[in-house]
Amino acid sequence: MLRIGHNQNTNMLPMFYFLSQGNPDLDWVIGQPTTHNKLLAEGKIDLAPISAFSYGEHWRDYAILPDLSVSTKGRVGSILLFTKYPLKELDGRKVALTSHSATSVNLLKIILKEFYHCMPEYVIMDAGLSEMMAEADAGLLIADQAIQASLSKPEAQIIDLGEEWFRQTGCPMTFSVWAYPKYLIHEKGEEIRNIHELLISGRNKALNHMDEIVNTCVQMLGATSDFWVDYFNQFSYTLDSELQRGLSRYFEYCVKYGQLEEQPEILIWPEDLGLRE
Ligand SMILES: C=C(O[C@@H]1C=C(C(=O)O)C=C[C@H]1O)C(=O)O
Repeated sequence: MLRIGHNQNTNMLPMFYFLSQGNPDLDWVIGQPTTHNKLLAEGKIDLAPISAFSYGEHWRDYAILPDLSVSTKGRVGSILLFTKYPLKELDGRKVALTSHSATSVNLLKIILKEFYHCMPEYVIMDAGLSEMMAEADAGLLIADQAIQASLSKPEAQIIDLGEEWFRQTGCPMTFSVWAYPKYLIHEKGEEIRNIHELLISGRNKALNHMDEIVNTCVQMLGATSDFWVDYFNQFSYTLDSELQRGLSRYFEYCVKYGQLEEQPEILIWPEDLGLRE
């Protein structure tokens, strides 16, 4: 049986909602993205929607499931920098970073360096918005923590990193990919194929039943149905060639600024014939 990372944030619901309901037998390991990044790297889980950045760190050992991701072309609504100052004035100031993210913290560093020539002092905090803003001049939150913070009508200015990335580069941004260790292709290829099919059919069903997911989100975090409809409209849960190009662009900047040692190749299986030996 495969041990699979389960991320319970609302942005992931279209991939998990029907899968977790219909398959109580799957071995779920609940956690935030950085927990799954670590567990996958340590071999303690077999498959998870990890941070795209973490794939970039381990690309020589990992493969990616086709046609699945968490991506946007522009605004995300849940990758948010709350800041007391305009971005160009953050140089030398203190910026708090959520401990739950790898993709977005590196995206923020890229955006501030490349487009605003800023080098703030970064501190990682396992905290909510008020604690971050008491300690720092800006704070980066992701997922439900970011949504809750934005709904609380904070005084800080809110910068959506997906929107900012798209404005600066014209590229979409892929925040998460489904990754697994490459050796599993040989050891558990059939199980990988099966879970991939389940994920695709679960996602497709969810995209046809978004009213159910929207109602779940209203119950989980409040806000209106319209808010959630608008939120989910931003996302693409596929991994087409345009999204892969956007991801490569992000990796190029990661290499440029030393966040990654080398440019990762995006290895996709079962689709990528090049991988078959
Ligand atoms: C869109 C989001 O993307 C998430 C951001 C991640 C990261 O920054 O490492 C990891 C998984 C994604 O689901 C979100 O959290 O709102």
